[in-house]
Amino acid sequence: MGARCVVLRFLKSPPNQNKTPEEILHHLQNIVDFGKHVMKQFFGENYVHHGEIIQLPLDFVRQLCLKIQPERPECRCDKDMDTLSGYAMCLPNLTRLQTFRFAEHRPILCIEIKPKCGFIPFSSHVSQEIKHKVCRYCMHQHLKVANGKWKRPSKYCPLDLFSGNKQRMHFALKSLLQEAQNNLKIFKNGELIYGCKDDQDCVSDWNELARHLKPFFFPSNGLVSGPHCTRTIVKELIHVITMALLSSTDTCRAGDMKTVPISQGRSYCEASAFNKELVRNGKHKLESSGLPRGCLLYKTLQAQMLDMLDIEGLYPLYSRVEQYLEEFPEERSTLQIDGPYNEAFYEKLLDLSLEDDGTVAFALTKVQQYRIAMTAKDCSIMIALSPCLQDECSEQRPVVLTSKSRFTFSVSVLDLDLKPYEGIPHQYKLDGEIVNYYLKNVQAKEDPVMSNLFKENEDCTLVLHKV
Ligand SMILES: O=P(O)(O)O[C@@H]1[C@@H](OP(=O)(O)O)[C@H](OP(=O)(O)O)[C@H](O)[C@H](OP(=O)(O)O)[C@H]1OP(=O)(O)O
Ligand SMILES: Nc1ncnc2c1ncn2[C@@H]1O[C@H](COP(=O)(O)OP(=O)(O)OP(=O)(O)O)[C@@H](O)[C@H]1O
Repeated sequence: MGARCVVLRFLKSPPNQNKTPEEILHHLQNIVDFGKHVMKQFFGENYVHHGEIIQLPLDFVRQLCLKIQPERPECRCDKDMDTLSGYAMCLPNLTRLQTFRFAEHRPILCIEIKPKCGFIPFSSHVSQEIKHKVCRYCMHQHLKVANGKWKRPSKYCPLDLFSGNKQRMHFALKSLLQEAQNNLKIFKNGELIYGCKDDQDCVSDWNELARHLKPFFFPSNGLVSGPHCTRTIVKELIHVITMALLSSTDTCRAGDMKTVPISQGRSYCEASAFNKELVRNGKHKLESSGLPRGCLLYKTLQAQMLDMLDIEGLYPLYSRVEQYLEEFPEERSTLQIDGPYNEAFYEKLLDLSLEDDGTVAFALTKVQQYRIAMTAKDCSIMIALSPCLQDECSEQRPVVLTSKSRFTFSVSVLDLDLKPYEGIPHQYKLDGEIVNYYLKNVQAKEDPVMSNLFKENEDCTLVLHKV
């Protein structure tokens, strides 16, 4: 027996932007509808939890707010939690297993991954060649370290994780475990045991992690502690995450919708440390085994690929919509820019044609598809794992085996709020900044290194001649 274990989600907004309770309710309704009518179709019924709106006593909300305020990271306090409307979203706690209806008193391990964009743009609108070679995440890393968002760059490359190739996936997950940044969190029984609490403050002590994980992977002990033990446990963890990520635990309506063949564009990133290692070893072709169609990574990638034009091709279309709205502001609601996110909204997203007939309708479809893609590029995947005995596993639950234990698991996706229409100019600007920074500070510096190497060789040859 256990109580229902839920998560409450409140709206936040910049201070003094007082919204009426009706506006809050409308906003929350939009979020729920978007999950229900749109994201479920793209990601699958079982992976998406749209939640429901509830009304809470204002006194309770105020007390809750006071209680959590000291826990909120400082960098997130630019927005205030809404305590005036009493409305909130009620979601299942995804750090618990979704296959169990009620919280059970059994240990649960939960891994949250924010995988980011898993493909390299294939659009002909891309103006800088580097964007066809190096993925946005890898380029962005350099800017983030320069800006002080993170202390060290990560070796994680989303293209390795999304490759479906186990070796590349292992490398990607190991890299996430080395530098979690905001891409990886691990919870034990709902409590954060690994990853960043707030920006910069990252715990990445593998021995400590292994200590937490040992009872899960080696329940009857038998494994002495020490570096070997730590390595073995981390390996087992990476194995279960890979298996869960590749599992297909759902089907969905848009499942067979081919946004773009994955073969379009390059399947690896030149900046990936895995790729560089291969090149160093004389191998030039990275294997990408491809993802199984039913797995959440595949669905995520397909939704991300609704960004078919790249921000460079999209921005002029956004401007076309903007121009139209300036002339006919009252059309904003008919165009469903801010919802309602209903069946009609979903249907329009299915038109993948790339032939620009110069209409506002074409531009709008591309803009809305781009917003879905942006959302899918920023969502998180939650994997909940719970040890089970052999006889328990006969039920209809997915199971993953490790050398000394077995787990039932569930996979879900979260943070599926549609990215705002107004965010597009920022995307455009940021894209330029990321690419320019990379070209100026990384590529330009790498090239001299290469040419210096070359020069050294020449010098060497010269010296030999002299002798
Ligand atoms: O643009 P990106 O790729 O830096 O993504 C932003 C995220 O940064 P990241 O690169 O993951 O560290 C960023 O993550 P953090 O808040 O920095 O952890 C947000 O998720 C942001 O979304 P929003 O604007 O708050 O809705 C994200 O912005 P959107 O671009 O998705 O709107
Ligand atoms: N249903 C859930 N179950 C368990 N944990 C959750 C759930 N929803 C969110 N979380 C946790 O809370 C974190 C923040 O969630 P989310 O990004 O959806 O919040 P947000 O309102 O968008 O806040 P922010 O603006 O800070 O991103 C997630 O990364 C996850 O760790």
